[in-house]
Amino acid sequence: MTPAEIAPKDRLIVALDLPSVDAAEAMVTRLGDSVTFYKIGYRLAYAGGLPLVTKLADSGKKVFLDLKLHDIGNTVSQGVESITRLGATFLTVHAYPQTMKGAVEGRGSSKLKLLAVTVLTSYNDDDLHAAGFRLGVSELVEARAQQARALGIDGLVSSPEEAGSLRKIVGHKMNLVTPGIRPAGSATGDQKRIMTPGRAIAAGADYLVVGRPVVEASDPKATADAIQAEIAHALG
Ligand SMILES: O=C(O)c1cc(=O)[nH]c(=O)n1[C@@H]1O[C@H](COP(=O)(O)O)[C@@H](O)[C@H]1O
Repeated sequence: MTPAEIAPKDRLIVALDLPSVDAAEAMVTRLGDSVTFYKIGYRLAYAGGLPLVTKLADSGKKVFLDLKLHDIGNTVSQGVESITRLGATFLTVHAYPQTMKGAVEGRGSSKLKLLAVTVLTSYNDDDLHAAGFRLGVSELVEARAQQARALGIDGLVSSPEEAGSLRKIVGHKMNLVTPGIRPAGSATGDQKRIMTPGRAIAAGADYLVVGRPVVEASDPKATADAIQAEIAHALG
Protein backbone atom coordinates (compact mmCIF):
# COMPACT_ATOMS: atom_id res chain seq x y z
CA MET A 1 0.00 0.00 0.00
CA THR A 2 1.27 3.50 -0.78
CA PRO A 3 1.29 5.92 2.18
CA ALA A 4 -1.78 7.69 0.79
CA GLU A 5 -3.72 4.41 0.83
CA ILE A 6 -3.02 3.69 4.51
CA ALA A 7 -5.77 4.97 6.82
CA PRO A 8 -4.04 7.29 9.33
CA LYS A 9 -5.47 5.33 12.27
CA ASP A 10 -4.04 2.05 10.93
CA ARG A 11 -0.52 3.48 11.20
CA LEU A 12 -0.36 2.75 14.92
CA ILE A 13 0.19 -0.95 15.63
CA VAL A 14 -0.08 -1.79 19.33
CA ALA A 15 2.03 -4.78 20.41
CA LEU A 16 -0.09 -7.01 22.65
CA ASP A 17 2.97 -8.17 24.62
CA LEU A 18 0.84 -9.43 27.49
CA PRO A 19 0.98 -12.67 29.49
CA SER A 20 -2.37 -14.21 28.57
CA VAL A 21 -5.17 -14.16 26.03
CA ASP A 22 -7.50 -12.81 28.74
CA ALA A 23 -5.13 -9.90 29.41
CA ALA A 24 -4.81 -9.22 25.66
CA GLU A 25 -8.58 -9.26 25.11
CA ALA A 26 -9.08 -6.94 28.08
CA MET A 27 -6.53 -4.53 26.56
CA VAL A 28 -8.29 -4.63 23.15
CA THR A 29 -11.60 -3.84 24.86
CA ARG A 30 -10.01 -1.03 26.86
CA LEU A 31 -8.43 0.52 23.75
CA GLY A 32 -11.73 0.28 21.83
CA ASP A 33 -11.89 2.41 18.68
CA SER A 34 -8.56 4.10 19.46
CA VAL A 35 -6.60 1.20 17.94
CA THR A 36 -7.35 -0.71 14.72
CA PHE A 37 -4.12 -2.70 14.29
CA TYR A 38 -2.57 -5.15 16.80
CA LYS A 39 0.64 -7.13 16.90
CA ILE A 40 0.76 -10.62 18.38
CA GLY A 41 4.31 -11.75 19.11
CA TYR A 42 6.20 -14.41 21.07
CA ARG A 43 4.74 -13.71 24.48
CA LEU A 44 1.11 -14.03 23.48
CA ALA A 45 1.52 -16.57 20.65
CA TYR A 46 3.25 -19.01 23.04
CA ALA A 47 0.57 -18.39 25.67
CA GLY A 48 -2.24 -19.69 23.45
CA GLY A 49 -2.65 -16.48 21.44
CA LEU A 50 -2.70 -17.81 17.88
CA PRO A 51 -6.52 -18.25 17.75
CA LEU A 52 -6.75 -14.58 18.77
CA VAL A 53 -5.27 -13.69 15.36
CA THR A 54 -8.38 -15.03 13.65
CA LYS A 55 -10.73 -13.71 16.33
CA LEU A 56 -9.38 -10.16 16.06
CA ALA A 57 -9.37 -10.30 12.24
CA ASP A 58 -12.99 -11.54 12.25
CA SER A 59 -13.93 -8.62 14.53
CA GLY A 60 -12.59 -6.13 11.97
CA LYS A 61 -9.15 -5.44 13.48
CA LYS A 62 -5.94 -5.89 11.52
CA VAL A 63 -3.31 -8.25 12.90
CA PHE A 64 0.46 -8.28 12.56
CA LEU A 65 1.67 -11.78 13.50
CA ASP A 66 5.25 -11.27 14.67
CA LEU A 67 6.79 -14.74 14.70
CA LYS A 68 10.15 -13.70 13.18
CA LEU A 69 10.57 -16.99 11.36
CA HIS A 70 14.05 -18.24 10.49
CA ASP A 71 14.86 -21.86 9.51
CA ILE A 72 15.79 -23.86 6.43
CA GLY A 73 13.82 -22.63 3.44
CA ASN A 74 11.52 -25.67 3.20
CA THR A 75 10.46 -25.39 6.85
CA VAL A 76 9.83 -21.65 6.55
CA SER A 77 7.79 -22.20 3.40
CA GLN A 78 5.60 -24.86 5.06
CA GLY A 79 5.17 -22.76 8.20
CA VAL A 80 4.12 -19.70 6.23
CA GLU A 81 1.64 -21.76 4.23
CA SER A 82 -0.05 -22.81 7.51
CA ILE A 83 -0.05 -19.19 8.74
CA THR A 84 -1.85 -17.96 5.60
CA ARG A 85 -5.03 -19.54 7.01
CA LEU A 86 -5.05 -17.46 10.22
CA GLY A 87 -6.18 -14.16 8.69
CA ALA A 88 -3.18 -12.00 9.65
CA THR A 89 -2.31 -8.96 7.55
CA PHE A 90 1.46 -9.01 8.26
CA LEU A 91 3.92 -11.76 9.19
CA THR A 92 7.59 -11.23 10.10
CA VAL A 93 10.56 -13.34 8.97
CA HIS A 94 14.22 -12.59 9.51
CA ALA A 95 15.88 -11.01 6.47
CA TYR A 96 18.09 -13.93 5.42
CA PRO A 97 17.83 -14.75 1.70
CA GLN A 98 16.89 -18.46 2.11
CA THR A 99 14.31 -17.54 4.76
CA MET A 100 12.75 -14.79 2.67
CA LYS A 101 12.67 -17.00 -0.45
CA GLY A 102 10.94 -19.80 1.50
CA ALA A 103 8.44 -17.34 2.95
CA VAL A 104 7.52 -15.95 -0.48
CA GLU A 105 6.98 -19.50 -1.78
CA GLY A 106 4.82 -20.43 1.23
CA ARG A 107 2.73 -17.30 1.00
CA GLY A 108 1.79 -18.24 -2.57
CA SER A 109 -1.19 -16.27 -3.85
CA SER A 110 -2.63 -15.54 -0.38
CA LYS A 111 -3.19 -11.97 0.84
CA LEU A 112 -0.66 -12.31 3.68
CA LYS A 113 2.01 -9.58 3.50
CA LEU A 114 5.55 -10.54 4.45
CA LEU A 115 7.79 -8.21 6.46
CA ALA A 116 11.54 -8.81 6.67
CA VAL A 117 13.21 -7.81 9.94
CA THR A 118 16.39 -6.03 8.86
CA VAL A 119 18.36 -5.32 12.07
CA LEU A 120 16.58 -5.46 15.43
CA THR A 121 16.05 -2.05 17.04
CA SER A 122 17.81 -3.21 20.22
CA TYR A 123 21.07 -3.60 18.24
CA ASN A 124 23.76 -1.01 17.53
CA ASP A 125 27.01 -1.47 15.59
CA ASP A 126 28.80 -2.98 18.61
CA ASP A 127 26.03 -5.54 19.11
CA LEU A 128 26.26 -6.59 15.46
CA HIS A 129 30.05 -6.94 15.65
CA ALA A 130 29.72 -8.98 18.86
CA ALA A 131 27.32 -11.28 16.97
CA GLY A 132 29.96 -11.79 14.26
CA PHE A 133 28.69 -9.37 11.61
CA ARG A 134 31.20 -7.40 9.53
CA LEU A 135 28.74 -4.65 8.53
CA GLY A 136 27.38 -1.92 10.78
CA VAL A 137 23.65 -1.24 11.25
CA SER A 138 23.07 1.12 8.33
CA GLU A 139 25.06 -1.01 5.84
CA LEU A 140 23.37 -4.26 6.90
CA VAL A 141 19.87 -2.71 6.89
CA GLU A 142 20.44 -1.41 3.36
CA ALA A 143 21.92 -4.67 2.05
CA ARG A 144 19.03 -6.67 3.48
CA ALA A 145 16.47 -4.22 2.09
CA GLN A 146 17.89 -4.72 -1.39
CA GLN A 147 17.75 -8.51 -1.03
CA ALA A 148 14.21 -8.37 0.39
CA ARG A 149 13.00 -6.23 -2.50
CA ALA A 150 14.59 -8.55 -5.07
CA LEU A 151 12.95 -11.61 -3.46
CA GLY A 152 9.40 -10.18 -3.46
CA ILE A 153 9.03 -9.29 0.24
CA ASP A 154 6.29 -6.70 0.91
CA GLY A 155 7.77 -4.62 3.71
CA LEU A 156 10.70 -4.00 6.03
CA VAL A 157 10.97 -3.78 9.80
CA SER A 158 13.67 -1.36 10.92
CA SER A 159 14.19 1.57 13.23
CA PRO A 160 12.71 4.87 11.99
CA GLU A 161 16.35 6.04 11.99
CA GLU A 162 16.77 4.12 8.73
CA ALA A 163 13.42 5.10 7.17
CA GLY A 164 14.88 7.91 5.04
CA SER A 165 17.65 5.81 3.50
CA LEU A 166 15.31 2.82 3.04
CA ARG A 167 12.75 4.95 1.21
CA LYS A 168 15.45 5.91 -1.29
CA ILE A 169 16.19 2.21 -1.91
CA VAL A 170 12.66 0.76 -2.04
CA GLY A 171 10.54 3.81 -2.92
CA HIS A 172 6.88 3.19 -2.10
CA LYS A 173 7.02 -0.41 -3.35
CA MET A 174 7.58 -1.68 0.20
CA ASN A 175 6.00 -0.66 3.51
CA LEU A 176 8.30 0.55 6.27
CA VAL A 177 7.22 -0.75 9.67
CA THR A 178 9.10 0.76 12.59
CA PRO A 179 9.31 -0.37 16.21
CA GLY A 180 11.66 1.51 18.55
CA ILE A 181 8.96 4.18 19.01
CA ARG A 182 9.10 6.16 22.22
CA PRO A 183 6.74 9.08 22.96
CA ALA A 184 8.73 11.93 24.55
CA GLY A 185 9.50 11.16 28.18
CA SER A 186 8.75 7.41 28.06
CA ALA A 187 11.28 4.79 29.20
CA THR A 188 13.66 3.49 26.51
CA GLY A 189 13.92 -0.02 27.99
CA ASP A 190 16.10 -2.30 25.85
CA GLN A 191 15.56 -0.31 22.63
CA LYS A 192 18.64 1.44 21.21
CA ARG A 193 17.51 2.99 17.90
CA ILE A 194 14.45 5.04 18.89
CA MET A 195 12.34 8.01 17.75
CA THR A 196 9.15 9.75 18.84
CA PRO A 197 5.96 8.93 16.88
CA GLY A 198 5.90 12.32 15.15
CA ARG A 199 9.55 12.19 14.10
CA ALA A 200 9.16 8.62 12.83
CA ILE A 201 6.25 9.60 10.56
CA ALA A 202 8.17 12.68 9.37
CA ALA A 203 11.16 10.41 8.62
CA GLY A 204 8.97 8.32 6.29
CA ALA A 205 7.72 5.41 8.40
CA ASP A 206 4.40 3.90 7.23
CA TYR A 207 3.50 2.02 10.43
CA LEU A 208 4.64 2.53 14.03
CA VAL A 209 4.82 -0.46 16.39
CA VAL A 210 4.35 0.51 20.04
CA GLY A 211 4.25 -1.92 22.94
CA ARG A 212 5.21 -1.02 26.53
CA PRO A 213 4.52 2.73 26.27
CA VAL A 214 0.84 1.83 25.62
CA VAL A 215 0.16 -1.51 27.31
CA GLU A 216 2.07 -0.61 30.49
CA ALA A 217 0.66 2.94 30.69
CA SER A 218 -1.63 3.82 33.60
CA ASP A 219 -4.16 4.92 30.96
CA PRO A 220 -3.47 2.93 27.75
CA LYS A 221 -6.37 4.49 25.82
CA ALA A 222 -5.29 8.06 26.58
CA THR A 223 -1.71 7.15 25.59
CA ALA A 224 -2.88 5.56 22.32
CA ASP A 225 -5.06 8.62 21.59
CA ALA A 226 -2.07 10.91 22.19
CA ILE A 227 0.07 8.85 19.78
CA GLN A 228 -2.73 8.89 17.18
CA ALA A 229 -2.91 12.69 17.52
CA GLU A 230 0.87 12.97 17.12
CA ILE A 231 0.71 10.80 13.97
CA ALA A 232 -2.16 12.87 12.52
CA HIS A 233 -0.27 16.09 13.24
CA ALA A 234 2.90 14.75 11.58
CA LEU A 235 0.90 13.70 8.51
CA GLY A 236 -0.40 17.28 8.28
O1 LIG B 1 9.43 -7.24 14.58
C1 LIG B 1 9.17 -6.45 15.50
O2 LIG B 1 8.01 -6.10 15.71
C2 LIG B 1 10.28 -5.82 16.22
C3 LIG B 1 11.47 -5.66 15.53
C4 LIG B 1 12.50 -4.89 16.07
O3 LIG B 1 13.54 -4.68 15.45
N1 LIG B 1 12.31 -4.34 17.29
C5 LIG B 1 11.18 -4.52 18.04
O4 LIG B 1 11.08 -3.97 19.13
N2 LIG B 1 10.16 -5.32 17.52
C6 LIG B 1 8.96 -5.60 18.33
O5 LIG B 1 8.25 -4.39 18.54
C7 LIG B 1 7.72 -4.34 19.87
C8 LIG B 1 8.29 -3.12 20.56
O6 LIG B 1 7.81 -3.08 21.87
P1 LIG B 1 8.15 -1.87 22.85
O7 LIG B 1 9.64 -1.72 22.91
O8 LIG B 1 7.55 -2.33 24.14
O9 LIG B 1 7.47 -0.65 22.27
C9 LIG B 1 8.10 -5.66 20.56
O10 LIG B 1 6.98 -6.53 20.46
C10 LIG B 1 9.25 -6.19 19.71
O11 LIG B 1 9.24 -7.61 19.67
